[in-house]
Amino acid sequence: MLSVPARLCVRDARGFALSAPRPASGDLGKRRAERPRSFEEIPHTGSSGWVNLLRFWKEDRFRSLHNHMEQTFNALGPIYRERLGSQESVNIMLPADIGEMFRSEGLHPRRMTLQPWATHRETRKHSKGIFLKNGAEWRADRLLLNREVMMSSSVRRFLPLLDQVAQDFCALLRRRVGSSGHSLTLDPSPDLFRFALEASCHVLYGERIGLFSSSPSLESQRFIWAVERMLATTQPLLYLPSGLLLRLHAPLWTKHATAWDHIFSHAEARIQKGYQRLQSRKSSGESGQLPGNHGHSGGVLGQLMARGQLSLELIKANITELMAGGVDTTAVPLQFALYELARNPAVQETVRRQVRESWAQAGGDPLKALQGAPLLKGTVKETLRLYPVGITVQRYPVKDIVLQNYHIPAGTLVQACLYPLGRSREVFQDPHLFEPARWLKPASRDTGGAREGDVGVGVGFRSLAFGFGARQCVGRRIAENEMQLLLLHVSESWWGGDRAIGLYIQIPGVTETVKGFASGVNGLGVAVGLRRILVMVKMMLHFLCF
Ligand code: HEM
Repeated sequence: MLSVPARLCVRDARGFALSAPRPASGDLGKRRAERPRSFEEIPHTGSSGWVNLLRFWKEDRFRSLHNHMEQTFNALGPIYRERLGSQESVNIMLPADIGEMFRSEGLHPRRMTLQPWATHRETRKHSKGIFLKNGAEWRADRLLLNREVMMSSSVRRFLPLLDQVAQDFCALLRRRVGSSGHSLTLDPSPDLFRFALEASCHVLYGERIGLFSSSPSLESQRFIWAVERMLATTQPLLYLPSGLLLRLHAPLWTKHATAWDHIFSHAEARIQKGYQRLQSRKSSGESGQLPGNHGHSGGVLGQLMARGQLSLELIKANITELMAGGVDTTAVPLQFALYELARNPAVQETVRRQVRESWAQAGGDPLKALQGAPLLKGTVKETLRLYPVGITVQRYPVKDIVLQNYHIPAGTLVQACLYPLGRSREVFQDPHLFEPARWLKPASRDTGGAREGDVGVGVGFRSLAFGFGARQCVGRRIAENEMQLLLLHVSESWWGGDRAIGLYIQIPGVTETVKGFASGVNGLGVAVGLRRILVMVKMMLHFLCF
C-alpha cells in the first residue's frame, strides 16, 4: 500500500492535491490541556499583507489560493496567521475549531466585505442587499428573503421552473450530439454558464431569457455580457483599492461599474413590468401572486413585490445580488461534477441506475425524482468537498475564543479553509476518492456502496461549501436543486441506447480528455487525451531507440 509522508503532497493532473494536508503539530490533545497561549504565538506566514494579496492575483486564483493554504497548513500546523492587505487573518481547517468559530458568530454574523461591489453601491447611491449589509438591517432583509428562497414551500414553487430549464438544456445537448454524429467533445463551461444564468432568471424573475436559442435577443446578449464582465472584473479589483481607481477613472473600474449599471437596469425593467402587472391585477380586484410568463409565480421578484414588505429599492438591491451571486457559483461545480462522473464510470453507473428508477417512479414530478435519488445530493456535496467555490467561510467572533489552545480576541477575522478541510485525512476517509455515497445516511447506503467508518457518523462542520448558520448561503436551496436537476437529466438522457452516444467533457488545463455519458450499455469510459498520447509516443520512441 502506498503511504504518503505527512509533509509530502501528491497532486493530480490538474494541480489539485491528492494527499491530505496534515496538521504538523503531533499531539493536539496534549496541547489542548495546556494554558491557552497568546495570539502572538500563533504561527505566522511571515509575508507582508500586500504580498499575500498580490500572490493570489493570478489567472487561476482558486488553485493558487488552495495550494497556498494547503502548503501553509502542512508547514505550520492546523492554525496559522497571515496578513491580508491591512488586516490580520487566523486560518483554521479542523471541524472542531470551525465549530467553535461558528458558535461565537453572534446574532448578526459578519464576513469580509466585497469592496468593489460595496463601492459601486455607495457611488451610485444604490441600497445594499444582504450580501453587503451587516447588523440588524441585514437580519431584517434576510428573514424576508429566507421565506422566498429557503423554506420548503418556496422550493416547491421554484423546482418546476428549474426542472424546465434543465430539461431544455439537455434537449439542446442531445440535438448537438445528434447533429455531430452521435458524439460531441465539449468544454462545458460556457454552456453551463448560460444554463445557470437562464435558471437564475427563471427562478428570480419568473422569466425565460432565451439563452439556449441559436440567436438570443440583443437584450439577453447584453445581459450575459454584463454578468460576465462584472464577474471577470471583480477578481482583480479585490486586490486593488476601488476608491482610488474610481478617482483615477481607471478603465478596470469603469468596466466593472458599467457592467453593474447594466445588471441593475435589467432588474429595474423587470421590476417595472412586475409593478404594472401587480397594479392591473389589483385594479381588477384580484390579489396575491403575480403570474409569470409560464403561469408560475412571477418568480422571487413577483413574490417579494406581492407581499410588499420590502421597498422597491431593497427588492432591486437584493434581486440583483441574488442574480450576481448565483451564476458562476453553480456553473463551476457543475463542470467538475460532470468531470468526476465522467472519469469514475462505476460511480456514474450507480448514480444513473438510481436516477432512472426514481425518474420512472416519479411520474414527471421533479421533487419526487430528487427525493428518490439521494446520490444526486451526494454528488453535489462530494463535488463541493473536492472543489469548493467559496474557498473560505469567514467570521468575526463576537467574543474571545480559544482555538488549538491559542487565545483569539473578539473581532479577529477567522477563516475556515474549505479546500484543506475537504481533502484532509483527519476528517475524511480516502479523501482523494470521488464517492457521493459517503454523504448518504446509513440506512440508504446499501444502494451507494459507502464504507464503514466514513462520514455521517456524528461529527459536524465537514460540509461547509454553503457556509453555516443564519448567514449561510441564501441561494443554497436554489443552487442544490438546480445542480441536482441538471445532473438528473444529463444522467437520464444518455441511458440505454443501442448506439453509443457520447458526451466528452474536456476542461481547459485538464490534461486528459474524458469520455463521458457514452451508451447505456458501456457506461462511461476515459479516453486518452492528446498529451498522454504524446507522452506514450515519446516513451515508445525512447525504448525503440535505446
Ligand atoms: C454551488 C453554489 C453556491 C455556493 C457554493 C455558494 C456559497 C456561498 C457561501 C460560502 C456563502 C457565505 C456563507 C457564510 O458566510 O456562511 C454564500 C453567501 C451568499 N450566497 Fe451563495 N453559493 C452558491 C450559490 C448561490 C446562489 C444560486 C445564489 C443566489 C440565487 C447565492 C446567493 C448568495 C447570497 C446573496 C449570499 C449572502 C448571504 C448573506 O450574507 O446573508 N449563492 N454563498
